[in-house]
Amino acid sequence: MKFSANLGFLWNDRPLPEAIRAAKAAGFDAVECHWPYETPVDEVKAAMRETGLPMVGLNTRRGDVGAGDNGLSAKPGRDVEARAAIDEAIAYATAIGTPNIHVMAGFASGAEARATFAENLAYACTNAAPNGITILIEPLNKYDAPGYFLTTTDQALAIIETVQAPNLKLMFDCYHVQLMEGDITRRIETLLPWIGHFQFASVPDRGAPDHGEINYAHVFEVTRRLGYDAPLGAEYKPSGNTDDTLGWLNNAAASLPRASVRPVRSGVEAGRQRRTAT
Ligand SMILES: O=C(O)C(=O)[C@@H](O)CO
Ligand SMILES: [Mg+2]
Repeated sequence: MKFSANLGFLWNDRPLPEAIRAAKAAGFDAVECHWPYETPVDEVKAAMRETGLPMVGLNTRRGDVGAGDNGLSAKPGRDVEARAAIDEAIAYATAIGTPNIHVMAGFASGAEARATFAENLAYACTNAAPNGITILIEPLNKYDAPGYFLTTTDQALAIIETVQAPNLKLMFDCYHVQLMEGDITRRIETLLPWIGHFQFASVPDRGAPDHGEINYAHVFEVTRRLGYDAPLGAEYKPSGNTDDTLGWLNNAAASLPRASVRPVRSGVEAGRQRRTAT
């Protein structure tokens, strides 16, 4: 089992290159981020090269956040900006070798929004495919993002069916799925062929995955049993210092088959020595 640190939330008090180094020191296998665009590509690449950690995902820009935007691609009349955000994400992802881009839908509803989203996703998939990039769509929950266009995995699957692009996949964020639909185990089993990336956090407080209503030891084991071997994305809001919230990571390492686990100690040092292999 491998884990990716989502640097939108973990170590987000540090510049992105420093956050990548912190994730390496803690024992993560990969990193992902939300919006890296203010950080020069060369600085991110240097940290990735130094640590050996891949950046497995990033998001398209949200638009005018001050004016309330949370993505653009399902918003009728905003296609020019939406496609500029998609182009920018593809260029950045290509430069640093990132395989997944989450195209953010935004606040919208209705048939016109759906058609707009499908068209912009088709554009994104066509332009991302030559660079080997997968486009992800992510249902968000109605409490954190009221009015967001995409809220359920059923809705996401229907859109994937409409667009018919082999590089369009579902971002299965267990936190959002639990809040909107539940039935996590069965959904993972059923939806696996369409899932491009997993994310997780405790429910309902979006903290470390060591408390709350989801038993993540079980969820991680489900993904492992199904043969999913890409990194699972830790996208939670640490209660304080990120390094102090990583007990779950060491516990996950400890539950792996003995032959693949190095001895673990507590804290950051344990994270550094966490594993030799998956
Ligand atoms: O909120 C989430 O969950 C995400 O994965 C973000 O990237 C989208 O806002
Ligand atoms: Mg997420």
